[in-house]
Amino acid sequence: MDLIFAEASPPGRGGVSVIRLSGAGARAMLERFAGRVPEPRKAVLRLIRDGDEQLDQALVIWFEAGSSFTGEEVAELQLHGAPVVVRRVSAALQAAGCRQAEAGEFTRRAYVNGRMDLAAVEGLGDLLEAETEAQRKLALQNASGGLSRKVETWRQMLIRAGALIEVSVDFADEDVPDDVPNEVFHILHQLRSEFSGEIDGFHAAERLRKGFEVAVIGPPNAGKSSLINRIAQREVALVSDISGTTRDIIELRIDLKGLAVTLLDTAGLRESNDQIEAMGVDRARNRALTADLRLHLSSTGQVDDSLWSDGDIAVTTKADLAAQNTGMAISSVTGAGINQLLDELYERLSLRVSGAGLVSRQRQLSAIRDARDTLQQVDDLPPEILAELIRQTAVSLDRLLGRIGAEEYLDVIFSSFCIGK
Ligand SMILES: Nc1nc2c(ncn2[C@@H]2O[C@H](COP(=O)(O)OP(=O)(O)OP(=O)(O)O)[C@@H](O)[C@H]2O)c(=O)[nH]1
Ligand SMILES: [K+]
Ligand SMILES: [Mg+2]
Repeated sequence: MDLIFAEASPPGRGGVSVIRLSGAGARAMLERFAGRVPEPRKAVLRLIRDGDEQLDQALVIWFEAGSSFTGEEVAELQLHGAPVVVRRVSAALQAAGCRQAEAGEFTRRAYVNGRMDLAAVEGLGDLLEAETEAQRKLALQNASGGLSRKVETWRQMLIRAGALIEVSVDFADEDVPDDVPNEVFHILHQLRSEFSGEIDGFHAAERLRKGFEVAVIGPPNAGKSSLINRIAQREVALVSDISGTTRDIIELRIDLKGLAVTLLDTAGLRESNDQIEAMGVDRARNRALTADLRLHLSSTGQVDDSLWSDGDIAVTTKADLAAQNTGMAISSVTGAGINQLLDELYERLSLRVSGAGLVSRQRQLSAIRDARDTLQQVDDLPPEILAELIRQTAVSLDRLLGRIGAEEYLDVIFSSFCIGK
């Protein structure tokens, strides 16, 4: 593959800017600009020159083909972190025949060269986008091969089951039914239950990865927007004493003790002759129904039963105006009760991620579901059929890791990466 380069650090001013090169010819390019090629994986300080002109002084690292991120020859230049330096060095590399990499192209090469499977690539993509602790942990597990190792264990179990069947078949006498060893059924049952476990943990893992949606709902003037602003500590939404101030849904993304949560400010729920307000109320209802949890706000403690679900929280607002308060009461003016509300919300959401597995994408889920369905009914089946089911299960696992059937996902996955990764 041709020689590509890109700035691997974020564009802009900083301590260091990293330019990475990958592909056949990276070694020659390094020699040309930095002189003698250092020992692999040893950072050395070199002058970067373009002919007679000195471009920068940089730490240079050399990785041999087969032991780099992409699997190809890779060179890294840690330049002084000024955009003008990066521009100058990039121009020199381009003039020397290197091509500017596309988004995700380094990772794509790592995948194509078998350095990473698709599950690890997806984990890496999630890691680069992670905003909270819970997202970082899940993503890092997958980026560092957590799901891949699990699948490898499953594959070994399938191989063993297949081998046990093979030795049990008596090819000499085709009329006598062969006994399939019990261990085969034992392995297949265990696999099925492990697949089911991952499927059961999908919803939680997906929530960890994408975050939760929590709708703040209630009648007009309940104080919904005021709560959102108080949590955001800035004026995210308009607040006024006019009923029907909020129309569109306003999203506020927060890090709730490590959980990614999007709070939705919504239009006050009421019948309205104002066409625009009515559209807002429709949106509010629809989003409230699809949200993971609802905070039902009102100054009287009333809730809208048609939107109530288990796990929702009823919140009495404007506690500063009431003589006494019961239940979950908050004031967006004084801040009273808001930390308790967020603690309660965290408790409820964290319960829902407790069983999270490693499978956190629809693509992965569909593959593992197929694997589980293939092994749904294995008891009393003859060896030839069992052998075929084992083969099909292995195919589903290959799909899970992107060893086959990945083509349609590749462009989507890699285009979401940044340039330089
Ligand atoms: N005293 C007091 N007033 C509050 C409190 N929260 C909100 N308000 C007032 O109540 C009025 C309505 O507040 P909003 O936050 O706009 O209410 P909302 O539920 O978003 O209203 P809509 O968007 O119209 O549905 C405003 O005048 C706020 O200043 C509170 O905790 N205490
Ligand atoms: K209002
Ligand atoms: Mg509002």
